[in-house]
Amino acid sequence: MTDISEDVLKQVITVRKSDSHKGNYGRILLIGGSENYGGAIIMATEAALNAGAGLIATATHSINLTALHARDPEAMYIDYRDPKLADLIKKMDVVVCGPGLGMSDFAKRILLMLKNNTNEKQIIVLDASALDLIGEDHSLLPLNAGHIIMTPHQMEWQRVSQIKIPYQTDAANIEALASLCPKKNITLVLKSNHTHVYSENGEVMVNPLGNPGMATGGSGDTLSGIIGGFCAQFGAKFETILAAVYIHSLAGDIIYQTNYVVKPTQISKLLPQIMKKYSSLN
Ligand SMILES: NC(=O)C1=CN([C@@H]2O[C@H](COP(=O)(O)OP(=O)(O)OC[C@H]3O[C@@H](n4cnc5c(N)ncnc54)[C@H](OP(=O)(O)O)[C@@H]3O)[C@@H](O)[C@H]2O)[C@@H](O)CC1
Ligand SMILES: Nc1ncnc2c1ncn2[C@@H]1O[C@H](COP(=O)(O)OP(=O)(O)O)[C@@H](O)[C@H]1O
Ligand SMILES: [Mg+2]
Repeated sequence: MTDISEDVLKQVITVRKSDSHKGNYGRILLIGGSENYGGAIIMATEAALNAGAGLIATATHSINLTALHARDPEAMYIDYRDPKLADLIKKMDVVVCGPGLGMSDFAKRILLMLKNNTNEKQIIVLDASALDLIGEDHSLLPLNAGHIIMTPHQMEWQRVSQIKIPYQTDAANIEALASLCPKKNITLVLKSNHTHVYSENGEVMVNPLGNPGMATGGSGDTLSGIIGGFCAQFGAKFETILAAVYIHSLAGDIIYQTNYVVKPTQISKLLPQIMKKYSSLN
């Protein structure tokens, strides 16, 4: 078990090439935000945008459209009830599914649609309600994806793995991960005050940063968007995921120096500045 170090940011975040275009930085779709949880998918979208994803689409309940575009007009929108969502999923490099999705039968159908339209080139980030639905039915895991990243907090991981919170040791978590995903194309980001990240090969890295100011609804939704945005640009290497976890808490710590509470949207706002700094250090 080793701490994630600052070096991973220098390694992962590179200077952009002059002759690049938005297609070079990945197409990402974020799915979630039922009637009462629109904020979750908007925060995830804003995080993916500020983390640098090239093209962003958000599939959510239509009630969230005005709020989404008022905050982030850069994101395209599709009603998550639109049957064309299946085709859109197929075109994406990265799909983040779950923030604010809820636990309805409709949400279950969305996960099934995701599973049925995912291919081996794609990276799927599963968070929040998506994980709770998978906890109820493991067959909803999109195992044909190129890479799956699960980002549960401890209770969500308990629901998925059946390992109760006090018994979530590294050894137990690695065993549960292998049995969930025998192809081993999976990374587990187990969130807590010191998030542990588990690679497909059983490597464990611990996030040394973060603070209790981040204990605010939406911090995890923001992390899922950052992970998605980083994977869209830099690929789903283990280091990319570590860099996303690290920068989320680094931003949180910078804000916490002068603020009692860290609003998740402030984390997103700070990302481009931090990324600029580290891009010139590699
Ligand atoms: N603005 C919005 O739209 C927002 C929408 N959101 C959306 O809401 C949906 C439900 O997600 P959720 O995370 O709020 O609820 P749930 O999964 O029941 O977890 C809470 C339970 O777990 C327990 N717990 C134990 N350890 C824990 C730990 N380390 N970290 C956290 N919890 C821990 C905790 O224990 P207790 O509080 O009793 O100590 C409690 O019993 C989901 O779709 C999400 O995206 C939110 O993102 C907020 C902003
Ligand atoms: N006390 C804390 N110290 C460090 N990080 C924290 C603390 N509390 C919460 N966080 C971070 O905030 C995020 C919370 O995720 P989650 O519970 O999924 O939030 P939400 O679903 O409300 O968006 C995680 O990344 C976690 O590591
Ligand atoms: Mg969450």
